[in-house]
Amino acid sequence: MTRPHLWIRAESRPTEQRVPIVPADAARLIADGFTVTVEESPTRIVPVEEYVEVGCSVAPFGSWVDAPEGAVVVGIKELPEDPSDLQHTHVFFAHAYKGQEGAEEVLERFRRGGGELLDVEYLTVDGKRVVAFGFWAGYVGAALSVLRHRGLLDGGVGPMTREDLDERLRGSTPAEPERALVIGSRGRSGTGAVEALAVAGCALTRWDRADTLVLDKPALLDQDILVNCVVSLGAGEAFVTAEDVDVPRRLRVVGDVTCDVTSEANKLPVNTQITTWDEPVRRFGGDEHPLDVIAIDNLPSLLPRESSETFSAELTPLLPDLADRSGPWAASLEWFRRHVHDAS
Ligand SMILES: NC(=O)c1ccc[n+]([C@@H]2O[C@H](COP(=O)([O-])OP(=O)(O)OC[C@H]3O[C@@H](n4cnc5c(N)ncnc54)[C@H](O)[C@@H]3O)[C@@H](O)[C@H]2O)c1
Repeated sequence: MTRPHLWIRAESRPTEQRVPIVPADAARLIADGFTVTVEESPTRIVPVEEYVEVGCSVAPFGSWVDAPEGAVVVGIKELPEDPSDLQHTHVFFAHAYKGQEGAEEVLERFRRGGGELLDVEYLTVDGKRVVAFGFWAGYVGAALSVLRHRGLLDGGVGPMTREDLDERLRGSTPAEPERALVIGSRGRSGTGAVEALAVAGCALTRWDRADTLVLDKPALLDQDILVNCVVSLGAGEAFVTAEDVDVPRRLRVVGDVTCDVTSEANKLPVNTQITTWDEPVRRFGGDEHPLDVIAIDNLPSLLPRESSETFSAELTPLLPDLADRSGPWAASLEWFRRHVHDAS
């Protein structure tokens, strides 16, 4: 059976420590007949030596541009701006099909070079995404919300380990547990949020779609912490609006994992901007009755090891189908064809 040459490229963002395939999974792929090359990277959470130990070849940073024909270049976030023409097959999150900023230029680079994009976001089975970072987004989003509520998050944040995070959560549980509500609790990020809040010892309420058809706003405002994990189509009442800031309420911290901040689907219209690693919290209302919102849109990068392991565990079993572009690869390829060829 044909096994493509997989080329794990270094990420170009200096803050990105994640990797799409971890050494344990690279070992399985090699045993299954794949050739795996890994680029050197100054930021990756996993040292290159761990890849060498399992039989991967090492290549210099950014050398995917000269990877052999037929090699499949695998990454997570955006490609660097050079080269202008893309000749290889690339697997990563390109964010190129919804008219995002820079999307047309990315597609044009593939058109010019004759390359192929197999966007991870569009790897689906029966219409459902099969590789995603949601769990750890929810986990770290909920954890930061708890730390903020406990007065333990004043400055910026950066990549951390789950062990350290859990230690901070477990070591700060108050005598009377905070009330925490997760909306979208059945989803990937909702599941992660529920787990983090359990580690933190919070008194937990879970709502999913059926529970918000008629929104119980007083119950929502009577929580200490709200973590929003929905995939929203915009229908139904918003969860927290600007008007709610002035209403007497127990709610103090909102963790917006969904981060639909500039979209019409935003269920938390009280806030319309993302927050950042440097300034994770935006405060609404006065200091007497504050409402703190955390809306970081790259949460999984804050837990790079766990995010990489989960991503790799989901991606690796799909790779045998890559050679003939079957299964979820066919679905992703169809998106590419529609946007690159049919549109040109
Ligand atoms: N901030 C980040 O870094 C980050 C990272 C990954 C994902 N996300 C975002 O998080 C969101 C959730 O992603 P996911 O992978 O968990 O999605 P998912 O599809 O696994 O789960 C979404 C859940 O929301 C529920 N839901 C939808 N509308 C609802 C409503 N009105 N009320 C209550 N529940 C509702 C669904 O039933 C489902 O259980 C997405 O918008 C995604 O883009 C953000």
